[in-house]
Parts: sequence; C-alpha cells; structure tokens
Amino acid sequence: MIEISGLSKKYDKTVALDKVDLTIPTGICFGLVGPNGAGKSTLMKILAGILKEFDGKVSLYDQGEPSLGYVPQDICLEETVSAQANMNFFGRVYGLKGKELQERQQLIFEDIGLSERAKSKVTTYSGGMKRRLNIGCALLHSPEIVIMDEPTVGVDPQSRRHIFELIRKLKQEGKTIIYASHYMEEIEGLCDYVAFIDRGKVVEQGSIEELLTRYAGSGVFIKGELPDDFLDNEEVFQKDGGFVIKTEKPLEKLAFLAKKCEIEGVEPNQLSLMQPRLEDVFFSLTGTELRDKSA
Ligand SMILES: Nc1ncnc2c1ncn2[C@@H]1O[C@H](COP(=O)(O)OP(=O)(O)OP(=O)(O)O)[C@@H](O)[C@H]1O
Repeated sequence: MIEISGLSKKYDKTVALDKVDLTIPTGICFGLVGPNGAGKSTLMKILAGILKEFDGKVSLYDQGEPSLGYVPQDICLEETVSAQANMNFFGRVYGLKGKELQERQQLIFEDIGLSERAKSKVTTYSGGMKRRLNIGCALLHSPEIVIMDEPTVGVDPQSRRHIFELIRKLKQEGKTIIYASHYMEEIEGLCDYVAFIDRGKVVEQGSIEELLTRYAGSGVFIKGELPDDFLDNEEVFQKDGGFVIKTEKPLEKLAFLAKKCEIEGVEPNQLSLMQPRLEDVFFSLTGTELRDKSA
C-alpha cells in the first residue's frame, strides 16, 4: 500500500498539489483523474522519485528504492535507431543484460504487439507504436509498481486496445498500476479505484463502484423543449443540453415522466434511463465538466 499524506508542491508561486492525502492499495489499477493542470503529472513525478522537493509524506521510499516503472506523458525514445536498440538501452539502465535482457525483451515485444517491428527504426513507427514501445521500455525489469501518465493521448484505436490489454495483464500479474487520464471511460473500464484531482486537491477517492453509488446515483435523462415548470419538484442537474432527474427508482420516474409528457402534450427529443457515470461523479463534486466537449 502506498500512503501519501499532506503532500504539497509549489512551482514558484503556482500551487500544483495542495495537502494531498491518498491511499493506493497494492495490486490494483488506481486512476488519477482531473482536468489539465490539476496536478496529476506532478503527483506522478513525485511518486516516480523524479521530483524530490515537496512537503508532506510519501511512504513509497520508506524502505529504499521501490521496484517501479514510469511512463512519462511525453514519449522518450531515440528515434534514429531500432526499437530493439531502445529496449537494450533501457534494459541496461535497469541492470539487465545477456540472456535475461533478451528474454524480457522478447516477452515485452509480444505484450506490446510489436515483435515483428522490433528491428525497425523508431522513425518508421506511428505515434501509437512509439507510445507502446515507450510503455514496454518501462516494463523491462518487471516492476511491481507501474506509473503511467496519460498513455493514450493522441493514440490510434489499435494501439489503445494494445495498451488496455497490457494493463489488464499487468493487473492479473498483481502489479500496482497508477494511471492518470482525463478520459473517464478509460478509467471506468480499467481502474478499480480512483482519485479525483482538481486544482491540486484530491476532491474524492475510493473504489469506482462505491463512488458511483454514492455520488452519481441513478436517474432519468430528459432533453427537449419543456415548459418552465415541468421539472419543478424534481431534483435535477443540467447535462449535455438536457436535464438529469435524480431518483432512487429510475424506472418508476421514467414511467411517471412519460405519462406527464403525454398529459401535458410535451414531446421531448429524449427521455431515457441514465447509467451512473464517473463523469457525473466528477461533476457533482466539482461543478465542472472534466473535458471540454469540443476538444
Ligand atoms: N515545471 C513547472 N514549472 C512551473 N509550473 C509547473 C511546472 N510543472 C507543472 N506546473 C504547473 O503546475 C500545475 C499542475 O501541473 P501538472 O502538469 O502537474 O498537471 P496535470 O494534471 O498533469 O495536467 P496535464 O494533464 O495538463 O499534464 C499547473 O498549473 C502547471 O502549469
């Protein structure tokens, strides 16, 4: 388990992290979610041991250097040489050599789906392939903790699938994965636990299931031209140009609203059950959407 308490980090006057408390259980995929500039990368760099000046406590380094792999946000490879040459370099950095290095490399190339391109120069790789190779380089020494900073930004769907499969495999092997993203659907699909970070603060953390139950609840979505008083007496919030009506009994509420529409002659464009989503949890905690929908 990684315990983080009272962690603060400033860059001159910019507060990147503000008294962050976080518990990351062992052997799970832990998502860090937050908008651009929230402080995710700073937190990851501190966990990876890159940033050493901060206030507060991080238990990760209590017993010396942890077994850790770090995939930074920006791809870090030597592109004028082959993928294999890059792997060799990183392998040596991690103290691997000879047969062990060759065997690990072979396995990793399989895991990232690039075995057939191992000898190609990295300049011939697509962005997604470079990203997969960069992830592979961080896994050569079979680390117990893997830190990945937005590994799917700008990545094609095929490479994304490879990355997700790889993460699922790492989970099965019992590794602890710390995964930053601002794609909620990725976090929902991959992670067991999540922490929401906004302006340097952890606004909530817990298992995804627990947070969905606690904050998103269930509801009914309605969109279209509605009379001003149509949703009076309901607990609602705005979403995607419509309204979510929060309720413990969504089916009953749906039937009630359908009947109400019929009686009042209202014809909404959409009236449907709403699945609780992490996006809604974030909205309910911070009052802001995570992503600019036009981005
Ligand atoms: N080296 C630096 N010098 C000065 N300010 C920095 C530096 N690195 C980050 N910051 C600032 O610290 C804050 C947190 O940045 P950080 O990169 O940790 O956020 P993030 O959640 O990872 O965002 P993104 O998704 O855009 O990478 C931001 O206001 C950022 O501008």
